[in-house]
Amino acid sequence: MITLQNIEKVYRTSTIETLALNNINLDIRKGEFVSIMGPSGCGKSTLLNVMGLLDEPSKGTVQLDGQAVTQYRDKELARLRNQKIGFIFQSFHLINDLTVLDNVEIPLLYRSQNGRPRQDYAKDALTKVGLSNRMKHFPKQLSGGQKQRVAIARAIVGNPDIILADEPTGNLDSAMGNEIMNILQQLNDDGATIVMVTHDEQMAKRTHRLIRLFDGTQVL
Ligand SMILES: Nc1ncnc2c1ncn2[C@@H]1O[C@H](COP(=O)(O)OP(=O)(O)OP(=O)(O)O)[C@@H](O)[C@H]1O
Repeated sequence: MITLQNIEKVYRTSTIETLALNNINLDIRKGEFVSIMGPSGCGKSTLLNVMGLLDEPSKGTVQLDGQAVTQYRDKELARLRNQKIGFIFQSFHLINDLTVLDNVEIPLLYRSQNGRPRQDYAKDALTKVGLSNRMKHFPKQLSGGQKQRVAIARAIVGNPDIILADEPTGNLDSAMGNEIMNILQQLNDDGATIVMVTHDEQMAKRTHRLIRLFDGTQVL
């Protein structure tokens, strides 16, 4: 589903050069639930951003469903991201001025829509995460766990091939974190491919495969 070959990512500023990813080779297969762990600064978010076509590698190739996307222009990458990838972030990234329902509809605004109204898809996604009774609420009226559930609904509303989650339980207490993991596990049981960055060994144990990074290099 996603194949990374010989990926290197270098960040250069005027004073320092950081090798954030060093010769990463990875294959994420359809239906897998994979976790990425490693110390702070080892390149986990960079790796997720390269997989999610948000960040361009300095070297190497990224293939999504067998298509080499490394040479694609920004517009084509944005279209692919919108159609194939759902993102979940540690700090939710919801828009405070929009209702829960409107937040979940956002990925669909960038697609041509035939037939079924956007709202119906958003309602279905919110039902899947157990929040159908909160559609008219605003993010500030929700708990952290509920906000993350809205973010998951937004990630799945467009039926993406793969979900990329960057520390989805990082801002939550363990009970809420477990609730979020249960939802991710259910999505995976229903067929979703998921790659998740986490600092939590217990969460990682609940996935199929663990990738460990150290200083930009894959060590497991
Ligand atoms: N935009 C950037 N410009 C310069 N350096 C960057 C940039 N983004 C990340 N880095 C550097 O690249 C390295 C990897 O960063 P990254 O955010 O991927 O690590 P991480 O493992 O996700 O860390 P954390 O667990 O603290 O979130 C770090 O040394 C970081 O300082």
